[in-house]
Amino acid sequence: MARASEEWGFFQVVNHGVSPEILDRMRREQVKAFKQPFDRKKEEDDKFSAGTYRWGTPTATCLNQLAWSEAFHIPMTDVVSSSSFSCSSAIEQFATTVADLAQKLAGILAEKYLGRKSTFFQDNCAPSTCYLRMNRYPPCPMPPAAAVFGLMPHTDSDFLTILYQDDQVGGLQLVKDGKCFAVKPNPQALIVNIGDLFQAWSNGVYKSVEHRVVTNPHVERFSTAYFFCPSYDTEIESRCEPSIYRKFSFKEYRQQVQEDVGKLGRKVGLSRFTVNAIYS
Ligand SMILES: O=C(O)CCC(=O)C(=O)O
Ligand SMILES: [Fe+2]
Repeated sequence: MARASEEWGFFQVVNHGVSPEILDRMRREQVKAFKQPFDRKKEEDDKFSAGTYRWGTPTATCLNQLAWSEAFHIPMTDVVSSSSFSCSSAIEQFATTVADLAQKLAGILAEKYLGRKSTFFQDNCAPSTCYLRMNRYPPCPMPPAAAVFGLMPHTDSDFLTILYQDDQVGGLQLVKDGKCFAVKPNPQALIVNIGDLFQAWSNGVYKSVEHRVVTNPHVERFSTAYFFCPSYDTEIESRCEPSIYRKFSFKEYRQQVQEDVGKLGRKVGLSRFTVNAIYS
């Protein structure tokens, strides 16, 4: 796992402890949630923090900046404290089980990196500080020449992501050394990828690798991502000398990403936080 996180920033886990029943129930609930009329989906925003239901890319100024997908982006605090559809027991049960798995995986990777056990993730990442994102990628009628993505190339702004992708329809690709690699569906496996925060915390040892989703002209695709995140005031630092990144809080990181997306139309990410940052 540690080697894959260093070389690829991605790996798959089987025998992960999330039962097929939990995965099936969650996915059925997800399909149902997206089948609702558009207005009902928009209403979810009133129940949760604003921005829960998203479609396309609000900041896009041309077609090839538009993500051909819709999503419910749910802060787990809402799941813990609310009783609306998105917090149905199926989704809650999925989130709870995956939270345990994320904590376990982060602990193993931390221990491998530090050479000793660490309570950092138990101390700073609670289920309530994590996020769940349900994605739906409708069939896309655009010709390949239009270069429309289901999800634009990006890295995740968390410690790690656990992804339950569609067990039939592929589309996820990771980008390594300028080449694209398709992550084939495996119904038994969950996909894990390293996010920006783990890259900073491990001083660049574990890699937050760019990934994207390509469209499919004929069939829709679903995926569910669990983002393992710390509380806002958690300080991220590698405690390594020399350190590639300066110390920053998760709040600072989120705000910088939002500011860049607003001003530049894209996330700059970790390169903003290097000790000798080239961006001002
Ligand atoms: O749908 C997928 O396979 C990937 C989703 C993803 O990368 C994300 O939600 O950040
Ligand atoms: Fe992602």
